[in-house]
Amino acid sequence: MEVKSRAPGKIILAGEHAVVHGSTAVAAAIDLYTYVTLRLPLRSAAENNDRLTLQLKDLSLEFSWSIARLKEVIPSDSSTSTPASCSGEILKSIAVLVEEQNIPEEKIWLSAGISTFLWLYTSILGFSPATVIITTELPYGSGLGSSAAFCVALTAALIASSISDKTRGEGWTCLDETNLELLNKWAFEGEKIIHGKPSGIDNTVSAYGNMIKFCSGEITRLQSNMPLRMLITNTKVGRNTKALVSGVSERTVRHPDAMKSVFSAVDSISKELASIIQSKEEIPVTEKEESIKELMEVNQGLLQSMGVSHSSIDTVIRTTLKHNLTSKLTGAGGGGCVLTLLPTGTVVDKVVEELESSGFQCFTASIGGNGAEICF
Ligand SMILES: Nc1ncnc2c1ncn2[C@@H]1O[C@H](COP(=O)(O)OP(=O)(O)O)[C@@H](O)[C@H]1O
Ligand SMILES: C[C@@](O)(CCOP(=O)(O)O)CC(=O)O
Ligand SMILES: [Mg+2]
Repeated sequence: MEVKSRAPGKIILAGEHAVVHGSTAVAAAIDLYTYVTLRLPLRSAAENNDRLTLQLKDLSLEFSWSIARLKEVIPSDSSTSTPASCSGEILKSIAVLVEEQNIPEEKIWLSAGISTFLWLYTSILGFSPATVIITTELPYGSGLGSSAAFCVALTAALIASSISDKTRGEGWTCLDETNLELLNKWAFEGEKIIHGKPSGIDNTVSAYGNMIKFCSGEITRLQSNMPLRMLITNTKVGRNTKALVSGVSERTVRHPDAMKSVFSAVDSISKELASIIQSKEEIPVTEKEESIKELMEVNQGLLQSMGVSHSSIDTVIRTTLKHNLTSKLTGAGGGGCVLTLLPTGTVVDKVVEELESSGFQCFTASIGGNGAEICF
């Protein structure tokens, strides 16, 4: 039996980091996906191939565990129909299984992803032998939500494998609301392993798609009433969301009052941004774009004050400003990707040329597309 799934990456238009501390944020799905193929052998064949294999196709890596070894290390009662957090104890046991795979040193950042894979797989499907093939169009660890797309796409395939009504040949289809909610909860548990303390915005926008306003787990789907074009620039500076998120938390412990004001300002920015995007009033687009530009500028200043910007991000901001364009980091920062608002009529050639001559990589992505989908 074979099931395929895909889940999109995202951009955060406003509110990253502050959203972890209860502020509002606005995010949109982009048309870059992580794809999962799940192959479950027939029961008779399963007896001869008693292994769980994970292939990361675009990295040319394969990891494989015998089912007996998984049973030896992971408690059998960890499989459950309700999403649950991976305890520190189980995570330690899973880490042993990951270590045994001898991940190449330069790819050691994959460990958290592979631990997450083992937790989600064994929790949802138990100890069934299978081959799981994953490919992604998203850059890893760059602020475009590769971790969430990975958790969402993987969970979508695992849940889809137990759907009894498998209509084949229909192409990509959405999951029903109940399964979508279940999927989002599991993906959040996966994100916890990778991020430490995620807000849940990344897995939610990857699962549901479109554009959302998100605050303390509450989701509002946004209907954009204006064209919104963003240039995405990847600084290619590697960073790790978990470390950046915990850095902001540490700063908050040291300066609770000051940081409370920062988070409150971000909350206002995200709410105002959401209302501009949705506004049905007869305001000229140029005026809306000017407001968004200013809000992005203020948001970037606040991200700077949280300590999550980077000199490479500053370079992108300075370069785009020369072309009268405004930018802010997106995702966890510390390098990674930067968003530049492209007001109606902007020609990007010159700015892209200048950014790419500094070694950055630029692309535009379609904003607000579908969320998780499955295919039989
Ligand atoms: N396709 C994938 N396969 C395995 N692990 C993945 C995959 N995509 C993401 N990950 C995990 O997520 C981590 C990156 O997540 P993170 O630091 O949150 O950055 P982002 O979500 O912005 O890409 C990687 O280091 C890896 O552990
Ligand atoms: C920094 C944060 O707001 C977004 C992280 O996004 P990413 O993993 O950098 O794509 C963290 C979160 O909301 O969980
Ligand atoms: Mg992430």
